[in-house]
Amino acid sequence: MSETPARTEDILRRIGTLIRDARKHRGLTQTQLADLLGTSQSAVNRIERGAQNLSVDMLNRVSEALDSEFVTLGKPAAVHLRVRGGQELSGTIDVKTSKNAGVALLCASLLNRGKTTLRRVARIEEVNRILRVMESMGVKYRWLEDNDLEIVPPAKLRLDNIDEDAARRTRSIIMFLAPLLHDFDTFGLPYAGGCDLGTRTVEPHMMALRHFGLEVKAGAGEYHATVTRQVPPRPIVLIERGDTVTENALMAAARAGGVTVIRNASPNYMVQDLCFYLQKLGVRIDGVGTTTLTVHGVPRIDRDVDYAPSEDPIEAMSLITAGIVTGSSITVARVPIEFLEIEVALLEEMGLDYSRGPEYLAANGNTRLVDITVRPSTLIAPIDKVHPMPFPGLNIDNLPFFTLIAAYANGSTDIHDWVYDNRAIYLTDLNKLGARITLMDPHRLRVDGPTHFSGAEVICPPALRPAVVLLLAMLAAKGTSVLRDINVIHRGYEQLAERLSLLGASIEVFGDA
Ligand SMILES: CC(=O)N[C@H]1[C@@H](OP(=O)(O)OP(=O)(O)OC[C@H]2O[C@@H](n3ccc(=O)[nH]c3=O)[C@H](O)[C@@H]2O)O[C@H](CO)[C@@H](O)[C@@H]1O
Ligand SMILES: C=C(OP(=O)(O)O)C(=O)O
Repeated sequence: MSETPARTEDILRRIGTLIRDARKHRGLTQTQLADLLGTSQSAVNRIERGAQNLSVDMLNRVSEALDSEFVTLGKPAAVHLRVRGGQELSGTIDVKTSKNAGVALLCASLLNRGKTTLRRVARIEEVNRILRVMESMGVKYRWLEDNDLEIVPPAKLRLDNIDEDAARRTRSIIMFLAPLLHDFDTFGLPYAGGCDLGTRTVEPHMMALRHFGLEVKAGAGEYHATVTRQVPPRPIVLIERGDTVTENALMAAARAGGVTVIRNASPNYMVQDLCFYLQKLGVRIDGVGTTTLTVHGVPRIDRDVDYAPSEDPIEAMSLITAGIVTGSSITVARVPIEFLEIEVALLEEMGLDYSRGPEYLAANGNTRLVDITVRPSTLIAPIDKVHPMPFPGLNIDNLPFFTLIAAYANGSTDIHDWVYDNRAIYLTDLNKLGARITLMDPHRLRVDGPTHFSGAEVICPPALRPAVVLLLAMLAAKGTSVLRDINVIHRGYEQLAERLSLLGASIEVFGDA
């Protein structure tokens, strides 16, 4: 069927806006994108305004240049879920190890010439993407029993054949900068990608690593780095207390030939796991779990080490939420409570009936775990707004789960996501299932509960946590729902649908016929 001219114009304008956003997300100017496409800046300008007819060939080239899911034509086969909601869940489910420690540890293994064995690594797409990039750099890896992962780096990493497709699908590639600065005087690295949560700056990384002599220029879809190695002459102060920027600074300091002090460091869970791993590599780090880290660098590291990252507080929150919104009694085992203290305290204030068992240590020997049993509860909206903070605040990645819990609770809740430009917007998809969520502005939501969720068909937004929140709402919904194209969930969760089914959820995984 041919489109009417007005409809075509509208589509071109929408595609143009998507292209402009994706270009800015990659930090490219119109001229740089034009160079990549072999066209002129004025043509890119017209495309972005929707004033240029687009051939399939041009669309394909733009997709490749920007690696944008929005305009990619040949996507991997889509997987969908059919959820029969309203089932009560029961039983016990174990929390798996975290995505965010997993990716940090993979990057950090590049600091070591010896063999790294990581225990019970989450078998998720984000890990696979980093592994694919590492393999293309000459790293050998193999999965052992129980998701243990053995990593053996080559004598010298190779950068001539890097898997750009895998690299551009993850933001964590940015954490290759620090390991590489120790071994190369100049190098190129593809731009970081990942979920579409709006603009996410890489400037704090550049500022932190400049202290170690790394200069990075962005161009043609790649970072171009030059290195004049140095030990920071004075304490370095991070301008943001970000998790991956702290990890990059730690990895740069770990092999600097002297002592580095990092201030305004994130003390969050994945940073702590990275510190414990680096300590096993022989790097002394004082102040783990605080915002000032003192790192005694070791210029060459060649040790066979074994490390077991801790459990994922975000997965723990996801599973607790599943119990709450389905009105079920379930036990979530191996909850890293020290990284979920505020979340649990807030739920308690909202009226959650729950109990926690005695504390025990994670396999890393440091992180405190508990088993939490949630029981059916009548929840009341909190009086004050719910907002995240860098650790030890309410975790930024747990805020989406509070949006769903607020929709389940009685009363009106304000949710303030000051962090991400896009994530709150995706959460309004819950309205398709009957929630009453008002977007006050891109960072603030008003949620009016309680909600009697009802089944609907929804396409996964291009963001991990909002996608999972939709799945959990579908478990609570009366009737049957379909969640389309769930690949984004595989980026951060291992077999989530299958594991929820073991608790009694009715979820069918299906593909396109
Ligand atoms: C692989 C990994 O570990 N990913 C986590 C990490 O990403 P990552 O460390 O990459 O997070 P970013 O650096 O992108 O920070 C997220 C956003 O918060 C802003 N910001 C952050 C800290 C701060 O003190 N001030 C500030 O404004 C940043 O500008 C950015 O817009 O931290 C995020 C925030 O906890 C989490 O959502 C991600 O799951
Ligand atoms: C935003 C997230 O992670 P990443 O930094 O991998 O995009 C997340 O885990 O929700």
